[in-house]
Amino acid sequence: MATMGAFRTFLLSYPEFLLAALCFLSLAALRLALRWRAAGTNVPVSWPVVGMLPFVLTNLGRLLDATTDALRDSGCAFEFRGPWLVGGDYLIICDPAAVHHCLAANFSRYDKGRDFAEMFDVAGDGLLVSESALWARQRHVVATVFAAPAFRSFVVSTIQRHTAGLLLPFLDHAAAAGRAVELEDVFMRFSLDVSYAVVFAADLGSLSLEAADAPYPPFGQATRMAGEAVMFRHVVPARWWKLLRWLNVGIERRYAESKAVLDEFVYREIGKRKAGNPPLLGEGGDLLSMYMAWPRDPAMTDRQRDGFLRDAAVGYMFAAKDLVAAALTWFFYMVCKHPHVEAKILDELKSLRCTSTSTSCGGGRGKPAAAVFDGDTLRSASYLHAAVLEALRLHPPAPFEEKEAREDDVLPDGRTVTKGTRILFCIYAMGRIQGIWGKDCEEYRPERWLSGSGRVRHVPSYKFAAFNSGPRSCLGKDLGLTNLKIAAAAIIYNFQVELVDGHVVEPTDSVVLHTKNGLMVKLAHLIFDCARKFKNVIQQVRLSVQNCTVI
Ligand code: HEM
Repeated sequence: MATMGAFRTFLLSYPEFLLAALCFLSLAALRLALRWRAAGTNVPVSWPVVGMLPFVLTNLGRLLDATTDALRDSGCAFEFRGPWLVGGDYLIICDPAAVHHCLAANFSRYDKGRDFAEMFDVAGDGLLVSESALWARQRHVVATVFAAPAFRSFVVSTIQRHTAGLLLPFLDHAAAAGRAVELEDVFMRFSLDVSYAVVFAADLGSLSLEAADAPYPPFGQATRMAGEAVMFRHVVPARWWKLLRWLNVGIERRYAESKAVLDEFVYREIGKRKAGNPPLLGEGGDLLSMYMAWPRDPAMTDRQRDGFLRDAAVGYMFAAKDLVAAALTWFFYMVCKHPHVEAKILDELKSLRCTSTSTSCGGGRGKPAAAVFDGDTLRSASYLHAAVLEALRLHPPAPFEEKEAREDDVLPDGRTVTKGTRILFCIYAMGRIQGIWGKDCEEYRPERWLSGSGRVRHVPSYKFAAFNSGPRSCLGKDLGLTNLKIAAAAIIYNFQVELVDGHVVEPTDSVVLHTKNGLMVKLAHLIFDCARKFKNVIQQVRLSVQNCTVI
């Protein structure tokens, strides 16, 4: 306090010092700006005091694309400087060699960073936030549960049941009413319902016709709110959100309330199971039952054991729910923009065996039932698989991966990394760099994933990192892809999906690649055979119009 007072008196007594300092800073800023403009580069300038904050502010709403431009101009790596004293310095990278080096080859030298577990504290001590030995133990448990045939078949049958019983009827209703649908919201509800059923063996029904116009159920609202708060903690300085948390106001208060809702709910479910109430669905294949059947660590108290079950349940919801919904949203955006891809997927699906659902889709009596494909059948749908991977390449649902160096290191490009350096791997940019994917990297072209014999090519995860790379890569990749394909195939086979005219679809600045304004589409029923043939004709006409050159 005394120092501040003396400093103020000094400045007031010698205003010329203040003036000189301001002149110096302005000239330095001007010099940097001129240098930047002359270089014609998108790499942000680090200004005195505010660092690269102006880059962030001037690119709000398009931060991913601005970062991609900067990475292109900087040769796949640049140092981002936050404002002085606030922190927020990062090394931002999109180089596959660095991804391989940090996430796989030298995995033990990098962790999620000092603040990660605290920012994501809704996940408790679970797999998503744990490190070192605790992480390795949990990874082993989760990998074993995910590989169990009972769990896998419960997950796949749950996806199929929800596709047939909720997703298709909901879209059917919207198509019959001729109203536009916001598909991202539909996928968020669908994904919430599927994840909830997988974890608790019970139906939430947030996509049921009755519930669709109603607000999310409290559990869904709580997971959504918690997701938003975790994102908020990622984008504002740590001191700011910690202050709000301490004051228990604003988004931090809502976050605390959401955590209480989730806790109450999950502990009630655990209590019911412990009291011997059987799960409603499945035969012990749900996540909670699988974990409860896991041999108990004798050193664990009852309370610790319940905490472990709680973290596993909540962790699953966060790992699976939003990423699957975001992936479906961007897949349909790509398919709507590329009707020839949709036509090829349809052709492929026509050659496969589908199952009719009891739900009439197409407007009632006399109309055929809706068709769904099961996970096994879709294994042979290589083009659909390629189209899904291609959408994930351009629109990875988790656009960034964050790490912190635990010790000094040297990256493959010779850059030195000191202990404590925070690194952001921009997975979104990786799909858009010519040096990685070729000149047509920004085109949506599923064919790039197919070999001459029509099989899906293997691409190493350090080049295609949508599911992360190395020992910490996604444990639900297979189930996630199956989920995407079952839902996508059912929609494409039963409906014509078209973007609403003039609706702009852009990504948000967020830790999950959601859209800014949703994905507004119009749906029309397809009745297999005649309507489908008619649809193909329309697509052919659309294609020829697109390819037509005006002379
Ligand atoms: C399109 C869908 C999905 C995408 C793009 C995706 C992507 C990812 C990514 C990028 C990570 C790394 C997160 C990090 O450490 O920072 C991850 C981890 C994980 N994912 Fe997925 N995921 C998807 C679906 C799923 C599903 C459906 C499940 C569950 C069945 C799942 C389970 C997990 C688990 C358990 C981890 C933690 C692995 C660990 O920390 O060791 N994911 N996923």
